[in-house]
Amino acid sequence: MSEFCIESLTVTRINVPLIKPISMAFGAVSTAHILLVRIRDSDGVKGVGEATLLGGPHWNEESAESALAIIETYLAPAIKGVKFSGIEALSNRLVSLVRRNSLARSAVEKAAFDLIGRRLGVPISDLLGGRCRQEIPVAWTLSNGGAEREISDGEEAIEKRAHACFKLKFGHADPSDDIARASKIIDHFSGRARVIADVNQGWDEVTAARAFPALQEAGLLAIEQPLPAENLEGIARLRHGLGFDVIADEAATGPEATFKLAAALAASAVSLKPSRDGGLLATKRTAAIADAAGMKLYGGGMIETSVGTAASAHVYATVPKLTFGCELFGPLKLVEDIVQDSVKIKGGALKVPESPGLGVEIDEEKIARLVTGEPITRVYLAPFDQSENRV
Ligand SMILES: O=C(O)C[C@H]1C=CC(=O)O1
Ligand SMILES: [Mn+2]
Repeated sequence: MSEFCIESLTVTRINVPLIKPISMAFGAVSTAHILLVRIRDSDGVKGVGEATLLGGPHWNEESAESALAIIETYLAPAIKGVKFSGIEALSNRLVSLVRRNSLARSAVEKAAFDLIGRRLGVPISDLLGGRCRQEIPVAWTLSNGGAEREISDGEEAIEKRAHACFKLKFGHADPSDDIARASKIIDHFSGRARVIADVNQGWDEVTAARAFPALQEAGLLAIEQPLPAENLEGIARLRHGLGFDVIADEAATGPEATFKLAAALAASAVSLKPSRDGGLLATKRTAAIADAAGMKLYGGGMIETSVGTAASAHVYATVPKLTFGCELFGPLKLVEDIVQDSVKIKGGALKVPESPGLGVEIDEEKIARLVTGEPITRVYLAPFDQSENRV
């Protein structure tokens, strides 16, 4: 590649409402808080990357405000005007400048991948080793209160797009209600769609120990992050003899954390997530470590627009074994996408874009409409009563 440098980096904050709020253990998420990173090089080639945050620092320690500050204050000045020598070097430079803050780093790294893909005229998946698949099966999250409504949402999703896996969000209701709801939904879709439940760290070990036999009996496929991310020993104890998979999400913060999870036997599967891992290269390494440890893989999502969704799809397409498919349904949950043609999901699968870079083109008019200029930490957490004893 001829010599060039990144000449400009801008961050745009966008709030996009969800069509229906998604209740998670920490509250109801009704808005995607998006940071769009746009870079341009000295030859005028552009790249775009996305970090989407589900509100404030509830899902993990990052918020839209913190990620914005990290990008503008620490990442942008360090890469602007510096001779570009490759994405590994850039990604490594971001890690050396900023510990953790993975969403912020990942948005910049995704933009660099998009730009290099466009310079070379190849899709990002080619830069990550090439594809093992052109399409990825996509799950659909059901979480709007009560089995009946979720069953009808699930039926609609099957009819429209033939999903064969549903994800239920647990932890915002009483555990016995979550179990009863899951049992009804698993029964209803039996033979047509499997069910994964995501607790988002919402249970303690005793709650999980009580719930697991009933969930196994009900036929659950897998449970995601039932305990707080730090409690590796708890999961290792619970997994002994368990008849369904335990997927690590918030605990699998990249290759090193995944190595620890494997060594502690604290998961049988890992949800991949470039935003949580710090970028596509970190996700690729995370996948390799999990796979080498005999763990299954799931392509996680953060309800991103087609920009972040395409970035994840490219790296997931290059992972040899992706047992549980992915949950890259983000654009379908948002009232509006920010690209000209959204990523395509049909026949139960997402088609990995084929054009150079991310393979999606942002739509400036849509973006201009969505930039509200409003402060970010306001609207997204529905009241959530934590006073009850839930065991
Ligand atoms: O996996 C998560 O914790 C993130 C979240 C985004 C969509 C969804 O269903 O869950
Ligand atoms: Mn999760």
